[in-house]
Amino acid sequence: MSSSLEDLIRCSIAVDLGAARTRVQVKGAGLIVDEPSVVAVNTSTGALIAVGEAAARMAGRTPQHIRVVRPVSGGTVVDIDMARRMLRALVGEKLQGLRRRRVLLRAVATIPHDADPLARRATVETLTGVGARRVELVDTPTAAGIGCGLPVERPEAAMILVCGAATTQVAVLSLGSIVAAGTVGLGGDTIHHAVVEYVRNRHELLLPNQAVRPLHLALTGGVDVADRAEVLGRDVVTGLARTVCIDPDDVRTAIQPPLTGLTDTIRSVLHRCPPDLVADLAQRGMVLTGGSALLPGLDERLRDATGMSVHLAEQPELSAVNGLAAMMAGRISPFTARTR
Ligand SMILES: Nc1ncnc2c1ncn2[C@@H]1O[C@H](COP(=O)(O)OP(=O)(O)OP(=O)(O)O)[C@@H](O)[C@H]1O
Repeated sequence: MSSSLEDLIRCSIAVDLGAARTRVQVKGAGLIVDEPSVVAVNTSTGALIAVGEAAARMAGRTPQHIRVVRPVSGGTVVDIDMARRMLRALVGEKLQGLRRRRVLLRAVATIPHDADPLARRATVETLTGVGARRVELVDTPTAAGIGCGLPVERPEAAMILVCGAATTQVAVLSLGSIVAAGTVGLGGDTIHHAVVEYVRNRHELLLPNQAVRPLHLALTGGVDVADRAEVLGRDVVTGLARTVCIDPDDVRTAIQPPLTGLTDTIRSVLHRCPPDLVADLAQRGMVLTGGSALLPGLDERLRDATGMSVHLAEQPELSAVNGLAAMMAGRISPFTARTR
């Protein structure tokens, strides 16, 4: 499936269905949804109990009859029915307003650059299930590149990293298309699991979900952070609550393996680029987008590992949906965007 810029301008709703968060922009109304991609359902009746923030707060704290579901994984819909129910609950009323104005609902959505036909179809079916008559798909790196103001339509190289929840997409764009790209299993969730695993193996302690992120932020947030952080968890053996002190260096060691995978992927993407584009990139460096781009120290580590300049996009978590909105609004010059 391919979409032209004209097709994109006809869209009235832009959807970035992410593993961590769902973001929706409506033409003329701006960002109307920015909520966790989470649904809580009653397993006995099948009824929807909560979506978004409310459902995310229930995760890890539910009784047996409530199941908390994440219908999107790695940027692709893995549970179409739940994704539809979630989107309907999040945007249903707002879309009814458009329908009342007899706006023919055309939607544009992001899709990972390496999504297979089934994954694309799942996104299309999710959106048609909530009332879209036609769905255009744009690969996430292109959308994020446009969203953070990169001149992706020009014959110049732009390197973009989309740092999501479980994966990071690395892409070099030129003339509106992806020249070379790769994906690595690194994101906020990977870092989360690395920290949990480390504390479990080293201190025999299971950390509650809510403790991981503050611990990681506190210990890697600043170059000068030398203090140890105290965390409360459940002892793996006794099952009782216990507190331990964690060293910042230990957290850095725990998150090193996934970060090494990222630099390897950047190198392999550069390897597949023509030398002219690599020369452009040596001057311009790369831009980090996606929520995990906010991981403290990520830009610095990438600078050290690649020797390239690294820029953090403004509001990196919104780059992709903002890029879709820019396309809908016709705010980019015509180019042959690689859309699927
Ligand atoms: N301030 C922050 N510091 C560190 N990590 C952050 C911050 N804000 C968000 N994150 C991480 O960013 C990730 C979510 O990013 P984003 O919203 O771009 O993902 P997504 O688009 O839903 O995921 P995907 O692209 O994998 O489908 C989460 O793992 C979250 O922990």
